[in-house]
Amino acid sequence: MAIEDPSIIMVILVLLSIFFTLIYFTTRVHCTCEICHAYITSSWSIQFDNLCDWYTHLLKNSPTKTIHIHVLHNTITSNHQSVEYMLKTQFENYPKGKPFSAILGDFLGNGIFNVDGDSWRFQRKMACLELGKMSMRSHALEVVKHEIDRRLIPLVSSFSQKQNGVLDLQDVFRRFSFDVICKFSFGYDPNCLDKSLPVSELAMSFDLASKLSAQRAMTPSPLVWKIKRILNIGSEKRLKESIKMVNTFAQEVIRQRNKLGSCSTHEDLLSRFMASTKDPNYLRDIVISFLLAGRDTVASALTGLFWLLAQHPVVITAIRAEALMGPPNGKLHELHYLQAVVYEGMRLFPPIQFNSKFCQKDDTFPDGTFIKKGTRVTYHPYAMGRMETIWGPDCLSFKPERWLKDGVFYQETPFKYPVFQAGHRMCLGKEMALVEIKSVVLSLLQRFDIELVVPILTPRFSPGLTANFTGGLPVRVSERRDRRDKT
Ligand code: HEM
Repeated sequence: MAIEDPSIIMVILVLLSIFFTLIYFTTRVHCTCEICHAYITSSWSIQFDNLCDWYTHLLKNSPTKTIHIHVLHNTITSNHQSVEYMLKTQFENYPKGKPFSAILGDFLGNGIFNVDGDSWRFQRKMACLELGKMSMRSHALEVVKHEIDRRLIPLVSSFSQKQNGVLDLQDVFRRFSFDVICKFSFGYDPNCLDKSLPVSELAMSFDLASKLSAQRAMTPSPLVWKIKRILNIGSEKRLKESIKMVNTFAQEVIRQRNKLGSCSTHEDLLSRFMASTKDPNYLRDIVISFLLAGRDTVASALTGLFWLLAQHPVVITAIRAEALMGPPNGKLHELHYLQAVVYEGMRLFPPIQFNSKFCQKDDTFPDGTFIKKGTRVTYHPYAMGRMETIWGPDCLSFKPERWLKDGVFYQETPFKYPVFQAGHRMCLGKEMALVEIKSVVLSLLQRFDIELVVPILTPRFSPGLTANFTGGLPVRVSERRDRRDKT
């Protein structure tokens, strides 16, 4: 039901704003400590470009590498022992919790990303089983290869031929990863990376639904968005509409597949899950969770990495040299330097900069921090990638060599590098993501020289579930001379 009369809406809004102002001032702004004051007044922004940079500064200076922001009821840690404690040792005490699932519930339903307990365990088991299959891996590889050869390379090439052609690489990577994850999850091709750079209604609705869901977390109290949802006004009205669009699309794909029945020879995730259930809601939820998990993360990793590569031509030369001397195409896992570059890129620019859980019972972290029941507890991969205590005095430098021992890739414990999370709920798409990222990096660097249009000294991030460069990553591309000579 929607309230249409503008005067009634106005009265309700005025009453609500008085109510929430009272709640805000009585429950939150009572802390006058230096950190809370800086947070409330945003005075941190005088010295730091991004909130995550300020948190990094605070965490670096904390003897325990854990801090508590009183006004947010949020304990934030960059202590790897505490990260291991919450993600593995005491996993059951730190679920995603009701506040998180309420925020994303309308969009993600009961998909794997948004549930705890038995429902999560069941979906995880099923997804692990399917994703572990050889046929699924080769299907993923095929989808990625097709998207690179048929769309990414032709698109970038067409820009290299334009005089002063400026390409926003972040936008290109978002289109690329949306096509890939849709084909992989649904078997549907939105063709976002076509040379005409089309506007996809599905991609737009999906983006809007993720953005508006994330914005719920920023309201002073969950009551604000919950009441707006009941009244069906403002951002909640738009959220409802965008979710409806995504749902209509998902339901149509599921309906079509059901019609095909057992004759279907599709390799995508949806078809795999349909073998075990026909429940359209369950199928919709799990597939939407995968879309969210696998879309922006990959694009974000690529954007951060290409920004770093633009400042480190020596690393580009080394990637090209390894590919030239290394095994023939298709054996990505044997390119150890490339793997090190990708890990190093995400150390400095993790796509998910922080991730929160909610404490169930009073507890104490290994670093001595007391965690009260109901506290939001956040581990912070962005800050962790910048900790001298973990990576040494050169922690701010982009040095892929730190991941190599005698030329062979060596992986740090995931609790020091929780970019894909760690412990029992570690990312299920890690291998697929690595294949995607490495394939794109190699294909682009082998064919093109890429330079930033304007030097970005320190990236600024836009608010959202994943890290996004504000203003994108505008570049100029040119086809490499030695490649042109060969063709
Ligand atoms: C660079 C790319 C990626 C990064 C950095 C990344 C990172 C993460 C992180 C931090 C989580 C934990 C989120 C949470 O519990 O709140 C996660 C979970 C997950 N990821 Fe990824 N991810 C990436 C790509 C992918 C891709 C391509 C897929 C799908 C093919 C995927 C599927 C999933 C799923 C299904 C989960 C939920 C696991 C669970 O709750 O048990 N991810 N990922």
